[in-house]
Amino acid sequence: MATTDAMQLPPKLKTHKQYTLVIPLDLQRDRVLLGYKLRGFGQGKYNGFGGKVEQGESIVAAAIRELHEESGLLVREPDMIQRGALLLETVADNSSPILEIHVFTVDKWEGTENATDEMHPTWFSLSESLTPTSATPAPIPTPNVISGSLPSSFLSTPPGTEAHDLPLALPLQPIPYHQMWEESRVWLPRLLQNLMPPDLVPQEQQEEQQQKKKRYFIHHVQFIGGVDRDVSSNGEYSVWHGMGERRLDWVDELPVGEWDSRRTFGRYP
Ligand SMILES: Nc1[nH]c(=O)nc2c1ncn2[C@H]1C[C@H](O)[C@@H](COP(=O)(O)OP(=O)(O)OP(=O)(O)O)O1
Repeated sequence: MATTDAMQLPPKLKTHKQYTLVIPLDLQRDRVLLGYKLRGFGQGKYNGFGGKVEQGESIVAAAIRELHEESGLLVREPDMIQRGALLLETVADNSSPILEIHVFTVDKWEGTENATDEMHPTWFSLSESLTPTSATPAPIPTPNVISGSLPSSFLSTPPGTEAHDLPLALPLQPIPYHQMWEESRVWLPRLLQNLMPPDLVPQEQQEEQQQKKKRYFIHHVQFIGGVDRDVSSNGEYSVWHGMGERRLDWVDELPVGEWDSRRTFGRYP
């Protein structure tokens, strides 16, 4: 389907499928935890921790459950901070639901990060990740090398030791945006910039940061081809590959629930 045709599709009602995505932040040590997905949806990518909201479950309860299942970290409900939502829509057909992904950050938890057979947690530098630059690719963990000779950022915490008690052997890498879902390169650096003291935000982004005093972001993206492929040239990523119309807004209230089956494309605040 040509791009221009996709843009001219009339508004349509679609069902929504709810997911969660949690990003643990260790502000004191300037680091952010992502997981490398070893199996299932998103296999081979780094991402926050999350999954489907089950029937009868609240969004925040699902976020806590998925974070615990995939990383071992346990967070109390009052410590969950919702930051925004992604609305991901394929225009390849009229029947696929819009993925409504609720994004949280946490900075307090119990337990230490553990690899599971689904996700391999890895710390990245927070302040080095405020813009999506082409970094050295992050190592790719596989289930059979998890306990092998991996870089120190992959080593699991010795039993009885809290992760924050350990010295950091190597400087942490920036987030490997090119090894994440494509649209993460847009919303995630902006979210992180919003959380940082202004003097750490790159000069060119400071004005934008000043304008974003709203509480939540909504990132609505249409995927035209549905293909997520990395395109890089001269160190620049083509962030829009596979994406169609997209919009990132900062809002004071997330219209949770109201979206479900009733929102038409392009009409949310
Ligand atoms: N384009 C995208 N951008 C993004 O940032 N996160 C995405 C994404 N598409 C999916 N995700 C996230 C949402 C959610 O956290 C995860 C997908 O969840 P899963 O399918 O793994 O759910 P479950 O863990 O419930 O599934 P099962 O493994 O079948 O139990 O990937």
